[in-house]
Amino acid sequence: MIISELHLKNFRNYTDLSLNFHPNLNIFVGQNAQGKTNVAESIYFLALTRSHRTHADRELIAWDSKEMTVAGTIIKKNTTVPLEILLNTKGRIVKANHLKEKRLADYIGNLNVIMFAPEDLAIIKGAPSVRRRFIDMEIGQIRPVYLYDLMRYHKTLKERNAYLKFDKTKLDANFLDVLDEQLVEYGEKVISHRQGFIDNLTKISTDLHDKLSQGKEKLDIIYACNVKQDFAAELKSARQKDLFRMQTSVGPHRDDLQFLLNNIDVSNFGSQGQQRTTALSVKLAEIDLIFQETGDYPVLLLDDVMSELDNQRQLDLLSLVIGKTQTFITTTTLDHLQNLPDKMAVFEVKSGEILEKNRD
Ligand SMILES: Nc1ncnc2c1ncn2[C@@H]1O[C@H](COP(=O)(O)OP(=O)(O)OP(=O)(O)O)[C@@H](O)[C@H]1O
Repeated sequence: MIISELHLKNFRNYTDLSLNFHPNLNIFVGQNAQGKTNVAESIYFLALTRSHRTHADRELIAWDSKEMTVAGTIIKKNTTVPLEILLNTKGRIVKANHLKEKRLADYIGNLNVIMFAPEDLAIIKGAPSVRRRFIDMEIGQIRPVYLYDLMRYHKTLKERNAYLKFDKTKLDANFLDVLDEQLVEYGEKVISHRQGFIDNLTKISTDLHDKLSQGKEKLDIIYACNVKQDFAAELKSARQKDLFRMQTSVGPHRDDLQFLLNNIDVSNFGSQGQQRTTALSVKLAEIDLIFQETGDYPVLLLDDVMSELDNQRQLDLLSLVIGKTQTFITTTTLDHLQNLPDKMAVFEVKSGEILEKNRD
């Protein structure tokens, strides 16, 4: 799939911007703080209705405005899909094919994106919540029903946690049983989606990592599921502890991922280079995974990452993606970019204005 057009109104430092993209490669070049990442972020936002770098939606609206719009045209399998998101202080309105979608789960998946950004290292080094967010965003793109199950799980979890804080003398054990049943029902679905996703991701990323490390490193991804075997039984035996601590101690909201290189935990013992290559293998694997699951390649956003890769890694990365996925690169200079294809467009970014420099 490709994104052919993008329109931004009051998105960060863009008052009114319209761009036509090249189907192969688009490079955004400019000095620091001009708005390069903002463009990549707007494409990510159009796909997932969330930013990759902030939870605070308000930050996305231009400082002197109360609302913003991101719109774009997606071309996939010879069909054209217009997408639009309007965001203001009351919330967001999302539209696909000019029709409002009530549920985000029905909207997400229209445009699939994979973003490579400096923040990716946090998937390896950061807190478990970063890895859960990564899993959730990625499965959500491929299987919208996952977002639905996840939302119901979190809603029930919130209710259960609130009930655990109630006056213990008035506690109704039967009511807690009902909440537990629901939590187990949705939780088991979440776990099964995650297990399937991680199994597939592991298969592809292990192969890729083998190539990227010239056969020197074997990458394994372990799903550290918080539920060991039987969610219902584990929840039951944790009940007294949960009542005492007033929060739910068992369930997929405590899941994590572990990355092993030659059986050694990369987060704790890997070098910075190994952590970076692991993140690269995992992200690259997602491209093929999305293709396997949806029959279409996602759009690739490489935000500020090329300068961190040596020539060989740049070559590996570009040779794996160019011609296969529509790619967007942001960079402060074209000088260090090696092995660029002939067919591409270059855009110059300066203080919230974008000028197309050349296109082949
Ligand atoms: N809500 C907003 N309203 C207006 N301007 C904003 C808003 N949010 C960020 N900006 C401006 O956007 C610019 C930053 O843009 P961006 O993060 O895209 O930089 P960049 O070109 O990618 O730079 P770098 O190379 O340093 O990553 C800054 O000038 C910042 O002041």
